[in-house]
Amino acid sequence: MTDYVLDQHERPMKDLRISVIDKCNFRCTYCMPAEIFGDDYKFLPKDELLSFDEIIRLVQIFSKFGVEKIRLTGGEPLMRKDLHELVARLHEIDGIKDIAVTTNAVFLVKQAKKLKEAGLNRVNVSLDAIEDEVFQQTNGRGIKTSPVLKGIEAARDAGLEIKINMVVKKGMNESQILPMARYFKETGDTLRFIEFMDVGNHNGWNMGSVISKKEIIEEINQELPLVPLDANYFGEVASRYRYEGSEAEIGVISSVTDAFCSSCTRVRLSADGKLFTCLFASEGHDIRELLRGGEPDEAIISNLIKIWTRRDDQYSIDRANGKPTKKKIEMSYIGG
Ligand SMILES: Nc1nc2c(ncn2[C@@H]2O[C@H](COP(=O)(O)OP(=O)(O)OP(=O)(O)O)[C@@H](O)[C@H]2O)c(=O)[nH]1
Ligand SMILES: C[S@@+](CC[C@H](N)C(=O)[O-])C[C@H]1O[C@@H](n2cnc3c(N)ncnc32)[C@H](O)[C@@H]1O
Ligand code: SF4
Ligand code: SF4
Repeated sequence: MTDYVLDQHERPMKDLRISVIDKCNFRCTYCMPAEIFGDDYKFLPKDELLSFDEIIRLVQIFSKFGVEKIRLTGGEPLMRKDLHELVARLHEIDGIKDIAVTTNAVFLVKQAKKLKEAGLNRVNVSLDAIEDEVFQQTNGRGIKTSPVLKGIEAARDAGLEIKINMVVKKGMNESQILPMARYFKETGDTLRFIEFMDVGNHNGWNMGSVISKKEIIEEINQELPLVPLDANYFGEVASRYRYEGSEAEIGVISSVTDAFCSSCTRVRLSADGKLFTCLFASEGHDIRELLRGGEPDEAIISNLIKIWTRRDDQYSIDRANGKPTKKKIEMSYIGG
C-alpha cells in the first residue's frame, strides 16, 4: 500500500536522487573547481558511504511513500564499485518504475551493458561542449569529447534511453549552444540546456554569468525552428521543445529565470546518508545514524513523515524574490 505524504506546499515525494559517491574523475569549473577540490581535498572515507544494504533498506521504505523513480548520481556514480549490483537490487523493489543514472559517461564504455542487464532504464549524460578545446576547459581535466561520445554510443548499443545535459555559462561555453543542438538533432538524443546555478559555495556564481532559457531558445529557434511541447510528467524539470519537421527534442532547465519549485517532488540522499529536501539546503537530516543505530523501520518511517510534512523549501523562487541566501551544500556531495 502506498501512503502519500504531502509537504507544506502539497507536493508529494516521488523522486529519490541518491548520491552514491562524492568523488569524481572530472573537475568541472562550475561544480568541483580544481583549485578547491585538489589533491588534499578530503572526500568521504569508504565506511562513511551508505552500503548497498543500507541504500536498499531505505529505498524499500521510500517506495511505500510513493517514490517511483530512483536517480543515481554523485560525484561520478560510475566510480562507485559494482554499481550494477545496486541497480539489480533496486530493480527488484516493488513500486520502483524508473531507475536512471546521471553521469559524465566516461566509464559507460565498460559498464553500459552490465547496467542495462541489471535493470537500468536510462542515462542522462553531462556534456558541455562538442568542441574539444572548450570541453577540455569546462571539465577541468583536459579530457576530450571522444571518451564521452564513446560512452554515449555504448549506452545506445546497450539499449539504454539517453538524454544529454549541458550547463550553459556565459564566458564558458555559449559558443557551443548551436553546435551541440545541431549534433544531437542528428543523433536524435534529447539535449537539455541547464541554466548555470548557484549551487555550492565555490563556483563564483553571479546573475551576470547566467544565460537564460529565453536567450537559449531564441538562439536555437533562429536557425532551427522549435515547437513547444507539454511536460512528460508532473514535476518534470525541463521545458520541452521539438524541432520543426523532426522528432528530435530539446529541453531547458531554468531553475534561475523560471523556477519550478511549485512542482518539486524530489528528495536527495547524500553519499553518507543525509537526507536533503532541497538542492540548496544548508543542512541534511542524518538517516544513517538511525540505520546504524539499529532503529526499526517504524522509527525511520515516522522520521521521514516528520521531515517531509514540515518541508517548506522553494529556494529558486526565494532567490528570484531576493531572499538572502545561506551557506549551501556542494553539489558533488548532495548529488546533482
Ligand atoms: N534547482 C533544481 N535543479 C534541478 C533539480 N533537479 C534537477 N535539477 C537540475 O537539472 C539537472 C538535470 O537533472 P537530471 O539529473 O538529468 O535529472 P532529471 O531532470 O530529473 O531527469 P529526467 O528524469 O530525465 O527528467 C540537474 O543536474 C540539475 O542541474 C531540482 O530539484 N532543483
Ligand atoms: C553534480 S553532477 C553528478 C553526476 C555526474 N558526475 C554528471 O556530471 O553527470 C549532476 C549534474 O549537475 C550539473 N551541475 C553541476 N553544477 C552545476 C551548476 N552550478 N549549475 C547547473 N548544473 C550543475 C552537472 O552539469 C550535471 O549534469
Ligand atoms: S558535474 Fe559531474 S562530472 Fe562535473 S565535476 Fe561535477 S560531479 Fe564531476
Ligand atoms: S530549488 Fe529546491 S525546491 Fe526548488 S526545485 Fe530545486 S530542489 Fe526543488
